[in-house]
Amino acid sequence: MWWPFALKYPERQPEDVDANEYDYVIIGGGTAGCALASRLSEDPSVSILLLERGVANNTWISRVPLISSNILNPETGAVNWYSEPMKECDDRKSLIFRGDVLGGSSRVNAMVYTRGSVADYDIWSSMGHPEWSYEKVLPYFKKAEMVLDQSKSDARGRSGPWINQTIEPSNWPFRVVRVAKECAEALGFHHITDTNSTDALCDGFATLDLTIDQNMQRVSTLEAFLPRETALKREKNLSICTASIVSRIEFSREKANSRAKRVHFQSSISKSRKTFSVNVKKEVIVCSGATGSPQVLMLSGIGPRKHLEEHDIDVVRDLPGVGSELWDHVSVPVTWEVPVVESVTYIATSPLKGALEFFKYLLTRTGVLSFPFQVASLFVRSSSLDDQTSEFTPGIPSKPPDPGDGASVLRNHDHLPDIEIMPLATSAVDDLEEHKARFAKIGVFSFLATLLRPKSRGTVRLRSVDPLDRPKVELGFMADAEDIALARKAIRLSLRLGDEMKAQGFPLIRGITAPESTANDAELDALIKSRARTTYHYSSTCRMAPEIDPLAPGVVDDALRVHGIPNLRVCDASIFPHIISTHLQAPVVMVAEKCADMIKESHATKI
Ligand SMILES: Cc1cc2nc3c(=O)[nH]c(=O)nc-3n(C[C@H](O)[C@H](O)[C@H](O)COP(=O)(O)OP(=O)(O)OC[C@H]3O[C@@H](n4cnc5c(N)ncnc54)[C@H](O)[C@@H]3O)c2cc1C
Repeated sequence: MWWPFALKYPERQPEDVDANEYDYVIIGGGTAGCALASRLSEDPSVSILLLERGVANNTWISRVPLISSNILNPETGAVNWYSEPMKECDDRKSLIFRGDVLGGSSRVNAMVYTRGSVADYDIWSSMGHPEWSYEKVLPYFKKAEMVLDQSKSDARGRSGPWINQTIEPSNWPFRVVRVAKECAEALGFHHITDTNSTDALCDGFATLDLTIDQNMQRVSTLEAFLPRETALKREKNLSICTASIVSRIEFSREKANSRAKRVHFQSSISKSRKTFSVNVKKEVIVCSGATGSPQVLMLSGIGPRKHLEEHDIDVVRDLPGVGSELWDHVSVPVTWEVPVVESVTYIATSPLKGALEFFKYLLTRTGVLSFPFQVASLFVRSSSLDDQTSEFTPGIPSKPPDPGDGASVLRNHDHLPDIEIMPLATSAVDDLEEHKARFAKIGVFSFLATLLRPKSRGTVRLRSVDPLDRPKVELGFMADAEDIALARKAIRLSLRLGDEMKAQGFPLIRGITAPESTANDAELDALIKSRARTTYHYSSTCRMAPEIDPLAPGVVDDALRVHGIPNLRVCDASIFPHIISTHLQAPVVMVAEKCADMIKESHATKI
């Protein structure tokens, strides 16, 4: 049905489910939560409650790629709040973004579908998680996805619910990205046609897979795993309760362990602070994302003792790892002014052009609205770049090791990109006021120079005991000097690309954040400190690791169970033991698929 006449999604309200009992209660109906709820509810004999802070809002317009990726528009379900001042970055605050809507961040993200490489998961395995090696996780990637291009490798899935496709360079909406590709090739980079094949090169300019269907509509995990028809069909055993924010999980004490027995929640939209609760028969699974899951755990008495006591929360389990290892891909926008027509500004500033693009999309499913902000990216190992000039000279073969060949951590690290340069026909600065004041009316193009394996870490901590209060996020960016050195290399590479674009005649009119390519280290460091920002790839705040771990204390075991609480699991980006060297939504869904199988297995559920 066409917007605005969308058929109603079967959402329940808190009062509809109050005092009920469920086998499984899932907290957070985001990227992971929707996939998990879908898989668990395949068995009609189990009862599931999915509690989501946001609403469904699944209108036609919410699936138009460019419109749904506009996170500055709150109608999309995107929410934001400021991080704590970034000590190493001029005490600035970066904007934290998340999708608080059914489908979570997969409803508002840039739709890039990348799994990460063989080495990413072999690192997880070599960190003591053999069940999470590439070989072991590959079946779950395949199970979830449906790649539209049948010519892609056997490592790709063809019959899963989550559709993705690549868009050929000739169809990319902005010429500037095609020019960037040609310039990367001129600098010696190969073109990667499938970043998700097992043998994808580590260094190269990639045409990205995007979670877009045949009709050029966004496919979030809501549409993929819990479309309206499925939700209606399973209404008897799956209750999807939206606008419901979980305030805490209640536990009973059993011998040395605690057990989750009840979940308390309240409406996230009503002024009333009335609380509701449901009883848990089997398990609670927290899927509230890397900023939300530690918040839910800490509100429930699981986290660093001292921090919980500061907030007068009774300690159920002292787990110092909760919220303690926030890992994100820090990035620096290298931005130029370009002619308006070369940038997304051209539809934002002209109502006529905007209307024409809208009708073009409506009638032919082509034009700028059919794409998200990103369609391609350059992935690079910094070891392939000259220390002073960032000139590209491939050293170690770019082909990754075969899966499961027992490669050491060192070798795995050698086969991972640690820099990504995202070409974006927009400003990419995260200061909204500056964006409105300086960039809303001019054409802008950016290389978002991103560190894929930064050393610096941050934290997520409670602001208060009110679940509606956004948690305090310390990003910790650039605390480690190695990150600054890596950022310099990434910026210098972006500037080399810029020089090549100018040499090929592309009008990069003037640098906005981009300095001259002759800039010295001190000038680059000033740029890094004044511009470093989040890439929204929050992870690792409830790491899969032993409670006492040489790297940092863990929160969940290899079956994603919270240490000491056998019927409480965490399943989302927060469990990553090590951040993946690419975008995170595909790995998150892999985690949800694997978690569903582990839960089914441990309760011997019929599939
Ligand atoms: C703007 C943006 C662009 C991005 N672009 C890309 C991209 O192009 N490709 C890519 O791979 N990755 C991208 N990412 C990252 C990726 O989308 C996320 O890493 C991934 O979706 C996170 O999934 P999750 O399940 O861990 O959390 P989420 O999808 O964020 O889900 C968490 C859910 O929990 C709910 N919740 C939180 N607290 C509570 C509570 N107390 N009670 C009830 N519900 C609660 C939230 O409302 C939300 O729905 C992007 C992220 C953002 C924000």
